[in-house]
Amino acid sequence: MTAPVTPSAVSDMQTIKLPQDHPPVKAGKIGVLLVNLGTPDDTGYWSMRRYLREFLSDKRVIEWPKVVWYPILYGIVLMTRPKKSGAAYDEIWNKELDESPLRTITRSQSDKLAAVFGDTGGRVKVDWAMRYGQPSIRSRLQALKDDGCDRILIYPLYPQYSASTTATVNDEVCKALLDMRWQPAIRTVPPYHDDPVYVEALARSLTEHLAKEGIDPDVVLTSYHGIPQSYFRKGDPYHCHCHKTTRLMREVLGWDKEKLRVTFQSRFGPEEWLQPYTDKTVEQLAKDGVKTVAVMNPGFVADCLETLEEIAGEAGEIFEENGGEHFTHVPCLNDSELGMQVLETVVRRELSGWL
Ligand SMILES: C=CC1=C(C)c2cc3[nH]c(cc4nc(cc5[nH]c(cc1n2)c(C)c5CCC(=O)O)C(CCC(=O)O)=C4C)c(C)c3C=C
Ligand SMILES: [Fe+2]
Ligand SMILES: [Fe+2]
Repeated sequence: MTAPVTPSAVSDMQTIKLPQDHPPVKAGKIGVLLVNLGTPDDTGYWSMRRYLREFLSDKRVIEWPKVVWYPILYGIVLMTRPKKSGAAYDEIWNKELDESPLRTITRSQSDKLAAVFGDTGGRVKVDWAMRYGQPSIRSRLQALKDDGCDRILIYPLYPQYSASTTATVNDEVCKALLDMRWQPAIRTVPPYHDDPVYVEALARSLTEHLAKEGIDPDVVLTSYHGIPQSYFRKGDPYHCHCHKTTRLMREVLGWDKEKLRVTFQSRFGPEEWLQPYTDKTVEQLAKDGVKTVAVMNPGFVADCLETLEEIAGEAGEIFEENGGEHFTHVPCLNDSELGMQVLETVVRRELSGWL
């Protein structure tokens, strides 16, 4: 009787003696690919333009018909936005490593997660990619496959699902698979906006931050990246996912709807986006006499342009210019202990049956 083939027996395939004319065979490992939104290579005009062109040509991001959108994209947006965005990135750029914070943090999350799986004897490989810019999903997927990963878990780093974020990552993975002879088995991480480990990490990071700053804010805004209202009306569940995260946070904190509110930031283009808008809310709160406000960004797994420049920078200025006194931005979970606990819990659950 032959022994059953176990995954570890399969990973020994590399050491099995193959006939001389047999191509090399590498298999038996499990890959985990963390994917965040994207990053320009530097803040100069051409890098910014390349990045924005790739990003804003994605039909999951801008759903307008190409005949309408492309003349605007090439005739206006790519003429003006690279300079403006480059200046904004300059404010937050990681000068030491010469890269964006999103890139620095995502790489660190990947390195720390790899260390957690260090006891698998190299069976679990963790890597990271960007949906737009470098390193690309295609290149890291191929690298994992070349390393012997025949099962790969794709982790779009978005707790709340949106077609404009989660789905476009999955699309890109599927496009890369089209060109592979020996495709790995693929799993994708589902939205985890209501996962207790995530909600509790958010609540703890908020209370720890407030204690450290020594403030008890009148109002805390959970500010999520917006999407156009038309996407929501077509059935994108993002709005409900955001509201559920904040509702669950309120339950953990024992706070009411007045104290912990939902707002949406980062509008782009002429359409109506999900409301209430973060900047308008911050302005109104200050005008209404609210003196202390905290803003956190539960939808962002890592700090980036949208949290550091738009919220910590601009929203804080708006609050203070309109009479507010204390504004604080709560950092994203990033590669903190709490943040890593969330990533590890989600990955271990989604690897069940494989590991
Ligand atoms: C119609 C346009 C956009 C949609 C829809 C959209 C959805 C969306 N985006 C994120 C997360 C991030 N977006 C970031 C930057 C960014 N987003 C848009 C437009 C849309 N986003 C633009 C034009 C930009 C670039 C801003 C600029 O360069 O001026 C980032 C930051 C990346 C970084 O490196 O810092 C993130 C993260 C989510 C979660 C989301 C929908 C749910
Ligand atoms: Fe965005
Ligand atoms: Fe909803």
